[in-house]
Amino acid sequence: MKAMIVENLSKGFNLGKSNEFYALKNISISIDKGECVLLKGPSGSGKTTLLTLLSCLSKPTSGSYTCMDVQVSKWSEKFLTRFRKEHIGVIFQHFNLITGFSTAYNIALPLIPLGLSTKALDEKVKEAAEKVNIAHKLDTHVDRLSGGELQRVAIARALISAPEILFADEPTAHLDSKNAQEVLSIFEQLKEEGKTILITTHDPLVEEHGIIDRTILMKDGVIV
Ligand SMILES: Nc1ncnc2c1ncn2[C@@H]1O[C@H](COP(=O)(O)OP(=O)(O)OP(=O)(O)O)[C@@H](O)[C@H]1O
Repeated sequence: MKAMIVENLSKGFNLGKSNEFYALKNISISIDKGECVLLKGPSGSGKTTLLTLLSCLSKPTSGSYTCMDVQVSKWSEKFLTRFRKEHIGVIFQHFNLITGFSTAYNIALPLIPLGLSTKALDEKVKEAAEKVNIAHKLDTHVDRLSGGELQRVAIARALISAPEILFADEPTAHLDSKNAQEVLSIFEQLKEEGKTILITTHDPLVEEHGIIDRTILMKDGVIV
């Protein structure tokens, strides 16, 4: 069973202008459900652009993208947002947490529009926080957390909607090796639960880790 099928996908910026640039050129890949794939390549090769498209945060200029058996590339932005909330968790390179707010609030964010009861929301936040060993800091403002703790909050926020697919952009980039190992153990557990995981990284620790099933290498917007 495929989680993602990408056919001839291209993404261009500044189309029709003198600085028109294609960050992705006719990419075709498929990723199985439950697979953990590493996306690797030099800076500027298009990894983040591809991850942004696959996580339905942007639309391709051309080509087709089928995610969880739905051809999402045909759909409107509004549908993509709903689809993303139901199926996809994204762990951003710079965490994208909201400073001045607690760990609990940051983890709860994706569910706030659903209008759950406080009790139901608290339970889900606690469950996600426990998975990544951050439940003891739920009342702490994120401004006071360490880099490793911030990364775990970002993972908990991505997990709270119980997504089938997780995208992580350089998840160990700001961590020392102990914290990086801890993050990789979390991914290992998520893989055992059957989640499909796509990670971009330059970190040899991730590349050499047993969870990686396959590496996709990119260069200048194409897969090599
Ligand atoms: N919004 C944009 N407008 C114009 N060009 C862009 C835009 N976003 C990305 N690019 C260009 O697309 C290319 C690929 O960028 P991308 O961020 O996907 O690379 P990357 O492989 O993730 O790099 P890094 O490892 O440094 O994060 C780069 O040349 C970048 O300048």
